[in-house]
Amino acid sequence: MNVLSALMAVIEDRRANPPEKSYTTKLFNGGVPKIGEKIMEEAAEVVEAAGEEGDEGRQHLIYEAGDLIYHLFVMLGHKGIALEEVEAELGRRFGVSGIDEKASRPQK
Ligand SMILES: N=c1c2ncn([C@@H]3O[C@H](COP(=O)(O)OP(=O)(O)OP(=O)(O)O)[C@@H](O)[C@H]3O)c2ncn1[C@@H]1O[C@H](COP(=O)(O)O)[C@@H](O)[C@H]1O
Repeated sequence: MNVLSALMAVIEDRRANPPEKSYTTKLFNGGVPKIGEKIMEEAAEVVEAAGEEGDEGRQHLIYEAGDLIYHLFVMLGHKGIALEEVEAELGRRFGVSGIDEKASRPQK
């Protein structure tokens, strides 16, 4: 299991068995307005970090991207959407554009 799948599994477990002292539980309790507010906040921080130069800016962007992905996954978990459903949607787009064919074609 990769890290993204493992993170989603933890979030889904928090939804099924919510511990009191859990940040994810706090977000679930706030519903779409609270989770949405955090996504907007973290997205703005990603854009801000992307504008920063150098290695520090790069590390900051990676950190903020982690925060954004986590909060996006909490929204998916809250709505009962599995990561596989998003993967299927992205996979479908590869099929439509044919990008995957070119990317996976062996180089001669
Ligand atoms: N990946 C994350 C993760 N990324 C960010 N955060 C939390 O997101 C919050 C973002 O910081 P902010 O300052 O914006 O928010 P805040 O002031 O703490 O809280 P708000 O009142 O603004 O909501 C911090 O509290 C971080 O701890 C995360 N909290 C949890 N996870 C993962 O979720 C798992 C389960 O966490 P719990 O549900 O807390 O057990 C953890 O083991 C981690 O793997």
